[in-house]
Amino acid sequence: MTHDGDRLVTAEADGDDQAVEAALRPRSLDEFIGQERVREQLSLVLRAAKARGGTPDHVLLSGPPGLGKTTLSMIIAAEMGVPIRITSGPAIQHAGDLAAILSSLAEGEVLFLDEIHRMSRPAEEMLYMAMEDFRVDIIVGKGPGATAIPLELPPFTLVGATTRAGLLPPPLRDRFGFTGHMDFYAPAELERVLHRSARLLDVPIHEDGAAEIAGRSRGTPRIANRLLRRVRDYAQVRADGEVTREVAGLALDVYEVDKSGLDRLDRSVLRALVTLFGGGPVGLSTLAVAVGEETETVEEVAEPFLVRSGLLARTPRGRVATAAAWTHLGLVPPQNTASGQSGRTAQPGLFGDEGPSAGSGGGAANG
Ligand SMILES: Nc1ncnc2c1ncn2[C@@H]1O[C@H](COP(=O)(O)OP(=O)(O)OP(=O)(O)O)[C@@H](O)[C@H]1O
Repeated sequence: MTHDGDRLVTAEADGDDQAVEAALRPRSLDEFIGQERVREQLSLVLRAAKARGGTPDHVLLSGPPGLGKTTLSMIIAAEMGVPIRITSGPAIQHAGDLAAILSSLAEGEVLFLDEIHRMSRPAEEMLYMAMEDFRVDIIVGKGPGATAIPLELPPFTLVGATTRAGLLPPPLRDRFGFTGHMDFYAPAELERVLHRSARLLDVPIHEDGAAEIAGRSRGTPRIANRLLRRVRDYAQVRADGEVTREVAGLALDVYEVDKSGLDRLDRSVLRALVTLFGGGPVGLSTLAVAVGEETETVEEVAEPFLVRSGLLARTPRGRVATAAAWTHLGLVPPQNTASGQSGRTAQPGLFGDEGPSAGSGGGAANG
């Protein structure tokens, strides 16, 4: 079990997000910020389909959580003026579940299938035929007496979303006419997202306030919107309601989200790596014990962002802190520290000074 749900910087949606997210979703391609390439390509696909009076090709959207895949699928339906049905791979365990959904689609409807890589095998095979021929075979009976009754489907557009396009079996991947890869957002794009959200939530925000939040949002609009809501609370209770750089910084310090978007878990992993193991390499399970977390939590929750930020490297010999990690913690990196280099001998005074889950300060090093 990982403990991602209660983190402010998780890219996964939590219960609190869902209601607000519905209000903050852009409704058209023009309103959708960033992802220029995907937006342009998708706009061509949709306009061409409209001009032909047909349904657009099936669309695959790949990329990390919280970047706007669900939002884009809703936009596709809205731009085409058709309804949308939303489901997910894990919700479709039997081919019959999928048959029920497919057979009740209206003509032209968009079917959004989130986490499409987590569908069961039989459902996946049914989907191949549905995507290609707009037809499914309903199997009646069992064993040698079983018969397949073909069922015609109305044309529809499947929008599949996956965090990892590489996990999709090639026959499924090939049936999408268009694949859009979503990337993390640049800080300037997140600032635009924040200004838009602040306007919709009626929160007065300054340019530098938005920049401060954007810098801590890990390139992810969902996180930016969530941090904005926490900053708004702080601004109301401890300031005059306006989100300035100072207010945003103080608020996010309270929530322990630092300037680079690292939270307490991220920092405690880095700190253990650097102060207890001299920068590594150290095995994942040892590192997890040192921070008092499950191995999966360290591997799946903390590490991806640390790796992406260039603070931690996964090497065949174990986890290694990069020079940037030392600097991030206000410590001086040992001479030969780079990604994949061990700094084991450099800071002997640090070993054992600090409890595994201590929340702050490396203690022995300078700033
Ligand atoms: N380009 C964007 N412009 C403005 N807001 C955005 C953009 N992309 C995402 N958002 C906001 O971020 C939130 C999360 O987006 P969305 O639910 O579409 O992400 P997702 O990629 O589908 O995530 P998941 O894979 O976890 O379902 C939404 O509330 C939406 O308002």
